[in-house]
Amino acid sequence: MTTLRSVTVPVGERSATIGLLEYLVLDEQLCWIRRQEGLVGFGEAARFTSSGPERFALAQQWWRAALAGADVENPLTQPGTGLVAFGSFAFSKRSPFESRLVIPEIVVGLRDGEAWVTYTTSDPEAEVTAETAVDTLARYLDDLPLYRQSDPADRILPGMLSESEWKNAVARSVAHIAAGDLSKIVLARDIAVELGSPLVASQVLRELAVRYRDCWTYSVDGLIGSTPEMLIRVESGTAEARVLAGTLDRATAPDDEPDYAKRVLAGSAKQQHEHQIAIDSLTRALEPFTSSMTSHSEPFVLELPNVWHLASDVRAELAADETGAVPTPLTLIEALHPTAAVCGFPTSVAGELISELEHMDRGPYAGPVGWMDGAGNGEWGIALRGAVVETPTEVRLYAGCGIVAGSNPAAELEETWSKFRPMLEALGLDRPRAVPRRPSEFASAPAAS
Ligand SMILES: C=C(O[C@H]1C=CC=C(C(=O)O)[C@@H]1O)C(=O)O
Repeated sequence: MTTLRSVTVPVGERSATIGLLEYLVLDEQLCWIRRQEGLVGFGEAARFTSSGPERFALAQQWWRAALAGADVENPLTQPGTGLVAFGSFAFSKRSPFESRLVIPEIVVGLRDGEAWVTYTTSDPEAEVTAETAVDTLARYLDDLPLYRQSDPADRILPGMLSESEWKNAVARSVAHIAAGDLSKIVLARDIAVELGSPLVASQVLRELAVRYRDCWTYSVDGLIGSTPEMLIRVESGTAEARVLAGTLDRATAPDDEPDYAKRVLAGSAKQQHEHQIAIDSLTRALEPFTSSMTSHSEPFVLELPNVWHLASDVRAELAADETGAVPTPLTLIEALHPTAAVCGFPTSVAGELISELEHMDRGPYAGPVGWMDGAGNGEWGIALRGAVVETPTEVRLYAGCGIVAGSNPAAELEETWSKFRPMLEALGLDRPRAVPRRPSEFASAPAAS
């Protein structure tokens, strides 16, 4: 690959209220934002794509080569400074979706109020100076952010399965579980949104970042969303994960019972069982890479604007090899993906059943999405509560539910609507009262990416 040259420049303090939001102005932007801090990327200095079972290993090789040949000037030590790649990986090794890493031309970073800009180029003639970094950023910010109003023609269409077909798939999953074939499967479905005027992705991202402050708002090549689930975060040799499984819709909660989530969610044996399978799968896969690991003995209730989840935070010290190196974020995501929060248990049985029952390609949905730097730091979430922008006026949304013994198809269907809600609201839409169900409309829905 061509040699990359980059320079990182500190640019002072930024208010915590607005943070990176003022940099979300373009549709093809890369972003990773939580509590208004994180990273925003513009343009492209280099790109890797791949599909199939080797996608993580090939990405690792490419990233190593990019770093080895790079000329990096970085006076800072914070994670996210120096050379940075954003990425998104297909859920399935059989997916035609191209997993990708993108090294942006410009990254704006913000952490603990301190901001920086990194400029990266593959052009051997380009000047790589603090001035070029600041001027290039200014050019990207030339246009005012667009604003889109809901259009009367905006509408929600069914996805690959109708609601009743999807409920049948849930019932068949429950039957497989009762027969002892597996203990959990995460079954997902899609819906399509057709817009009367072109989407303004930056507006959707700004709305998600403001409303879902405690989630990680992401954007990589048309994959946009705000995920509450951290697959793995690596910083200075320490790894952290946030495992979620077990959901309760807040829209149907009574106003007068403050402990409702605790009673109904944390007090449910079924939800605890579903959660336990997810946390066990994560810790089992992470353990070989660690020298010590801690997690809460009991899950806590995570409150989001749309739902409550049962959540467990895991923290581990990564074990160094004989050269003193700890595993890279890409090594870890390859080992951890897919966890039982998005696939099931046993993984291979659940994976087969997912391809048989869902009738769609998940593409990047439920795959790892995030970023990493040259120092071995990175944050990779699971691409949930999101959508794929298929054309400027067509967006496909995905949501899934953990199915265990005793799961009820109608309740699981309702749960998918609660998980579509963040993206639907950010798009200015509401759940339809009556979803069109004519077969001709299914046929006209665009295929999943
Ligand atoms: C698969 C999804 O959520 C997972 C993460 C949290 C809770 C889940 C659940 O309770 O079923 C799912 O395992 C999704 O949002 O599409």
